[in-house]
Amino acid sequence: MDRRIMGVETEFGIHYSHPGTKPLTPEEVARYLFRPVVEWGRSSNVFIPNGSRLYLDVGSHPEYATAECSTLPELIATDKAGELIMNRLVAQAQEQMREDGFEGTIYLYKNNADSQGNSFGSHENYLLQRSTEFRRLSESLIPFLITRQLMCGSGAVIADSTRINPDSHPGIPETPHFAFSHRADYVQEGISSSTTRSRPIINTRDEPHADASQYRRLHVIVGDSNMSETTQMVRFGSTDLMLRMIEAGVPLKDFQLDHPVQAIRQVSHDLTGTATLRLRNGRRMSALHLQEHFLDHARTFIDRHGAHHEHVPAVLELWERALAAVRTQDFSDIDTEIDWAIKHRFYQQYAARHGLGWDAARLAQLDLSYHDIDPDRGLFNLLTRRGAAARWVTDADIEYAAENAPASTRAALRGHFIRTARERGLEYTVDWTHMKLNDKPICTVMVKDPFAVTSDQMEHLLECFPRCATPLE
Ligand SMILES: Nc1ncnc2c1ncn2[C@@H]1O[C@H](COP(=O)(O)OP(=O)(O)OP(=O)(O)O)[C@@H](O)[C@H]1O
Ligand SMILES: [Mg+2]
Repeated sequence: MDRRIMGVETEFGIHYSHPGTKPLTPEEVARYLFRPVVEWGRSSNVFIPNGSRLYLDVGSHPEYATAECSTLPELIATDKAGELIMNRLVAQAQEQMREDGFEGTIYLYKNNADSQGNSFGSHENYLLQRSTEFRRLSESLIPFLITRQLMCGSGAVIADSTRINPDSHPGIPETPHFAFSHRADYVQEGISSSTTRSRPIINTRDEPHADASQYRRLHVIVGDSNMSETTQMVRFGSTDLMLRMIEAGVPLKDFQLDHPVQAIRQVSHDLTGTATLRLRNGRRMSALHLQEHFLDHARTFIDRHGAHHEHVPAVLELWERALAAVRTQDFSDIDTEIDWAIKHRFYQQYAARHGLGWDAARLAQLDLSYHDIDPDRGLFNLLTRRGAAARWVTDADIEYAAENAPASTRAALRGHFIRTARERGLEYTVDWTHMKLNDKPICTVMVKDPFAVTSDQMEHLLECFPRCATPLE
């Protein structure tokens, strides 16, 4: 597969700060947030004109699932567009709340856990050929997913590691420290069909959102929510490269780990990358060693088969630089590009200036603020403005992606359908594979090929319908 369909789902943490003013529960705040969505789409689960999905599940974590993308710039711009869309919703909700006498402030965090210890996710979706044996693929991929935090962890201040049981997870320092990953401590299994109850690394639920005889959708639910565009580039780019190698039959199965859950925590809490992990074949290897192996394989593979897209050299280069930084313990070469290193640099400078240790409440606060998606208030956004965090797409790309679906996938059809139906005042229903006008259910258009960018059936359906007098607002 030369191009791969990819999508990322982000669940946002929500907080309402209301010192001295009337309180609201998180559910009530989420309802305010989604009020314009419900007014627009008559549901809190809608597909929007950029082909993506906005969703408020039971509970209070608003979710944005990007449209299907097939290039890294599309995916990263469409994911970042989710932050823009959420920020617009926050602005509208704040206005409405003020009118209703609620004077507090809404915070939305693109992170992975709240102060009560609930974890929420950043789920990646990758299209696979059904012919690739899924079990073999997952087993080969898991050691990579466990150790890729070295280049794509979002970093975490661990003020109190005593809640992580040292007996079942040896090697985790008891003193306050900085870790690679926020999500790692919440992972409970290697592979499973559950996303929440047992929180695996790969979710096996078989919902391809495509022709099931040809395709499968891989659902990776172990990732940290990244703020940095360059970190996202290396995260999605390197995972896609691993998948290509596994699909091509490169033997990577020998690296299976004895205890995946123990290993992911051990890796997260060891910034040197050198603590050794026990493999199923009895050998021991460090996270750094494993990643260096994977990178070597990827380089050889690309030398032999050629780069399948123009950004492969950038992916390999940042992957290599991140591993070199961990190996030398000199993070200065990646500290504007990799989330954990951007954080680490800033927190260390801050801590030195104020004489703080990793257990300081102020550092925990900064660690939350890093993920605050507000463009003016959020720490990551502030660091970006100062040039301390690198960009990989532009503001214009992100604004464009907030309104327009990726042009290279069937999301373009969905976007066009939604826009046209609304302009013509026609009631419609869509999901990842279907589009229908509610008055004409028998003519439901099904697009099982996620790469399809034209559909005569859809054009025909839209043409058949006369315009209504009033467009849907
Ligand atoms: N065939 C496909 N291959 C890979 N990714 C896909 C495919 N079809 C859709 N996607 C992507 O998968 C994601 C699906 O998001 P959605 O939140 O609906 O996930 P889900 O896991 O099916 O459902 P839920 O979150 O309700 O459990 C989107 O980001 C979308 O772009
Ligand atoms: Mg989802």
